[in-house]
Amino acid sequence: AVDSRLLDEEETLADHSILDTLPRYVLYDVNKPEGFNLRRDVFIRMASFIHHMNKVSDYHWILVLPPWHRLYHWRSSNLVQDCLPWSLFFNVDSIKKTTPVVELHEFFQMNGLRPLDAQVTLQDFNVKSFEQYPDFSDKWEVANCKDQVQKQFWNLNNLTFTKSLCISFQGISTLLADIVQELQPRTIIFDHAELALHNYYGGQEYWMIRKSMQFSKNLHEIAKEFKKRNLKQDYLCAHLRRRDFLYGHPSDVPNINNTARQIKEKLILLNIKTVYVATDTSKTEVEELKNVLRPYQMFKFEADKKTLNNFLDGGVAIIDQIICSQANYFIGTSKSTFSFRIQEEREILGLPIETTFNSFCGDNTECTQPTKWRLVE
Ligand SMILES: C[C@@H]1O[C@H](OP(=O)(O)OP(=O)(O)OC[C@H]2O[C@@H](n3cnc4c(=O)[nH]c(N)nc43)[C@H](O)[C@@H]2O)[C@@H](O)[C@H](O)[C@@H]1O
Repeated sequence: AVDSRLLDEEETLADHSILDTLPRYVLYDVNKPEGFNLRRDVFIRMASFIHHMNKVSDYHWILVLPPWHRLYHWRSSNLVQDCLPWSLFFNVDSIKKTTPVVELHEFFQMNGLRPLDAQVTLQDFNVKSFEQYPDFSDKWEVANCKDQVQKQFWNLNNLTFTKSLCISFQGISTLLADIVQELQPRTIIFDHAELALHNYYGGQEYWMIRKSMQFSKNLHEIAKEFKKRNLKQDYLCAHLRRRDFLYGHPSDVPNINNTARQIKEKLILLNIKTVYVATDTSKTEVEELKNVLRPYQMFKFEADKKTLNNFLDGGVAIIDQIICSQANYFIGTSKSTFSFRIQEEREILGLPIETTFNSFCGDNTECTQPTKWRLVE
């Protein structure tokens, strides 16, 4: 009630005693090429920062969920995948139980079209020479902008800023509190938030926030229906990350025959007859894999037109993740954050670790298995 009264009566905004009772907002964005699952990790770091702000500051701080916008890996060119709210993919009520967050449209309702008080573009420190001993201490300083500063977030021309600066930054996300302390903004946006690191990766707070990031009920329902129809028995899930990984991480991606060989080896060992495949690869390779896996049965989720139109490429990827997180056994792709998030989900479900932390071995390379990031209560 106080919020809307203030928004209606512009002149009362000058009354600082009332302003001080209003919440303050942090917005953020991430380096453009980063994919969906690294962005989920950046959310945890920013949420942790908001928790910290609410401990150390006199104000109530709220994190604005950055809309999902034209991600590089969303390849369906016939779909408009701009400025999507988190509620399309996540159960935002569950997130709100742990962290004070609002969607961007809710922020606009509260803030109106006032310019944000500050835009801060984070950037790396310049490393002066390769011989210099690397300095890993937490630090930040206002600096000249190294790269072009983002003028228009999420293609919105109604998001403007009173002040804009670049800050060289090295450290954990709670260090952002020092910048806020210095600038004293009521609303602030951090660009390149991925440069702020975890406070304590894999710690208690990490898992508390991670657990709150439940997928939306609609997507769970679709995954459940698919399983009911097709996966009536035990199944192994294989996540095959291919496309850009074929040249980005060639030594981690086995060819199709080798992939099938590794899957079959496990199926025999576990006495399982069914494989579910989650992958970003072409239809041709999926068919090829299906053929070489015979006589084992292979399933893959294919979205019908309605599901794709409603939940888009991001929703289909999540359905794959849900089905894999519930499999009897999981093999992921080394270094893929898509696979990491599935492993976390399986930890949250309490599945045995030996069924979770497995990844494919590349062709002709030494192969190590993934680190076991165990859930901490
Ligand atoms: C090295 C880094 O790797 C990062 O990828 P990585 O961690 O696998 O994981 P993500 O960051 O999520 O990006 C991969 C994207 O590709 C699609 N994708 C990958 N695997 C599947 C799958 O099994 N099913 C479906 N439906 N979609 C899949 C999906 O849109 C997913 O978000 C890249 O995002 C970064 O740009 C960078 O290249």
